Amino acid sequence: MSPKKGGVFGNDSFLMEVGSENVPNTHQVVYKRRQTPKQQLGDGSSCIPEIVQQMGSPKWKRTDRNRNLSIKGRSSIWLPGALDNNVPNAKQEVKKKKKKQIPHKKKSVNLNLYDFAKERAYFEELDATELLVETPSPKSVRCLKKMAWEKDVTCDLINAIFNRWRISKTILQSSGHFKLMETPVANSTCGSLSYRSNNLNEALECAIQSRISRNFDDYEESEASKSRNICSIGNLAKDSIIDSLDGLRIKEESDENEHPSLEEVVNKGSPLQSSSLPAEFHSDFTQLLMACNQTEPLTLSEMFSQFCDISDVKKIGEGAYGEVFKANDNICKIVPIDGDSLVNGETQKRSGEVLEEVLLSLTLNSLRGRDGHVPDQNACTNFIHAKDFWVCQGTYGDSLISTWEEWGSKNESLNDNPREFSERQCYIVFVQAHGGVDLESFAFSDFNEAMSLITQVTAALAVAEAAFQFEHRDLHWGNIVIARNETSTMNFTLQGQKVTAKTFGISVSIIDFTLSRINTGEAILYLDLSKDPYIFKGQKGHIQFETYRKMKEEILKYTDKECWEGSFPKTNVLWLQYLINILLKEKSFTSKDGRSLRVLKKHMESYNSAEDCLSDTFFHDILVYQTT
Ligand SMILES: Nc1ncnc2c1ncn2[C@@H]1O[C@H](COP(=O)(O)OP(=O)(O)OP(=O)(O)O)[C@@H](O)[C@H]1O
Repeated sequence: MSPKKGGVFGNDSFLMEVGSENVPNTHQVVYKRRQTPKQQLGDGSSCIPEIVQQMGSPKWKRTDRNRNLSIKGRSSIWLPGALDNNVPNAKQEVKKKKKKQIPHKKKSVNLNLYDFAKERAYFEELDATELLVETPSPKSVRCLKKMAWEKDVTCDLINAIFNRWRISKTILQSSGHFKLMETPVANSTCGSLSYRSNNLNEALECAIQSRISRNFDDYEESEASKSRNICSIGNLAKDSIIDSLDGLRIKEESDENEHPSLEEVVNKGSPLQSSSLPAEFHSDFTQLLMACNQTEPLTLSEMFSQFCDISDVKKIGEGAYGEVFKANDNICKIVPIDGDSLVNGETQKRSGEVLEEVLLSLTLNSLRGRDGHVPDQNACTNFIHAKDFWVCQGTYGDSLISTWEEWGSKNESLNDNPREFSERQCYIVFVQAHGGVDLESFAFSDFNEAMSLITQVTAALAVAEAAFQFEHRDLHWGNIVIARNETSTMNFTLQGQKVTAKTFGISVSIIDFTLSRINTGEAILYLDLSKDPYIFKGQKGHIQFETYRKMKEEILKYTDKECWEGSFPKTNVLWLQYLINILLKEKSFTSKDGRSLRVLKKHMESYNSAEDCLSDTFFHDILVYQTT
């Protein structure tokens, strides 16, 4: 498909996803999560809970958990026809608001927040964990799905997911913010299809064709179809659907006289029965299943059996959304989805937004290269390697509950006991590389390691900015993980320039892209934080919450309203300044080293992107620019 040009703003052809604003939401909006007595928000009246270090029994505590996201659903923009290497610079398109920039005022901030103790023991415990040498064979036939994302399907898969996603967005847009029917999990039609082919496109094509015919067979006369929603599709939308269907290589059925082709249906004019479209185009859940290359959800223990015996799975961390387990050398973050009950005081994520997180992670994966081939223009390995995704359903099971409780008894979990989940509960499981321990728990051996951390994070953000106008937007110290290794350097490529960075034996990975914004060339995926006023109301003077507020101020310099879809790479700089602040506050350095961090932070005030930051003298001795 030839790339079409398009700006990001003020262009009618952009299609906005129906956000939570437009979709009737039966969930109660919750602005506060359950808090421990010591943990309160907003008025500064209480501080983050202290971490108590006990030798041999490390205490682990997330101090960034008192942020609640009340919004559900990513708000994203599809860039019609785009998949252009020249990713448009959204910022150039934003009308600059003529507003005097307020000079940076030095505030006296009360940073006396935590009583922090370093956690070497955690690392030792991790190192001591026995790993299974071999992954056991799958125990269930349903586990026969993909075994090797990386090997043969990744590119096709991303394109296929994008195409389906795009069709859905087109339908939603053209139907006037009309939410098409979700396929309930229990009634999922996917179960009867089986994707055994190594060639995913082939499997998709087969699935789609059979579903087209089944849709016509099943729905035309059924009572169900009468009660289903009708939507009108405009010309643009029709073209887009047809384009996208071409992308999926859908062919007409041989019995086309009996059943019109999908193109004919789309062309027939409005109103179009949404039920005439294959299920994957109007069910986020089905799309998510297909993105995971599954025909139906697995149980959690079936999923874990891919990696090791369920009894060897250990909980290692938690967030407001996810329970994080270690299975063999993988990390599995289990996030409940699509249910009506509150989990950890939060409404559950929906399949649609999870699908976008999957797309975002896969897009970032592409910076790592494949099969030994490193991308020429922009490459780095500091975004956590997303190895796989699974849709699961059912209860946690005794073994997982027991490791959850064991972890909770040592670490004072802030989360609800997953024992409460019913058989119907669905989850997305993000399978990732084990990136080490989070910055909060990491004890630096010396200042070189701290310099390496800042360098690796800055370089990663710079590379992703250049490749995808990426902004992390939530890079608190729970979202940076660090591992020690034997290597002394790492390579990255920024706009074609190859660079080697000294690592001093640490490898840094960035995780958790819930709030992140990315321009994949196909779409801008972002979360509209204007729908979540609570995030900006965190404790005054708290470094993390101040950073959310600074991001908002930054965006309001350029637009009258909060325009979170725009590209504002300065937000990456704000998180780098946060990073230095948290290091200065929570880790110990000599006064000379502390001064060099403060100088870098000061310089950052004038930098507008992570890429700008990399030019700072701070990095001169740690980066080597390769000459060809
Ligand atoms: N790939 C990984 N490698 C090592 N540790 C990880 C990894 N992923 C998650 N963790 C651990 O689990 C914790 C929670 O993970 P994560 O931040 O992804 O969850 P979340 O529910 O999205 O959190 P949040 O409350 O920030 O939204 C992290 O702070 C980290 O300690």
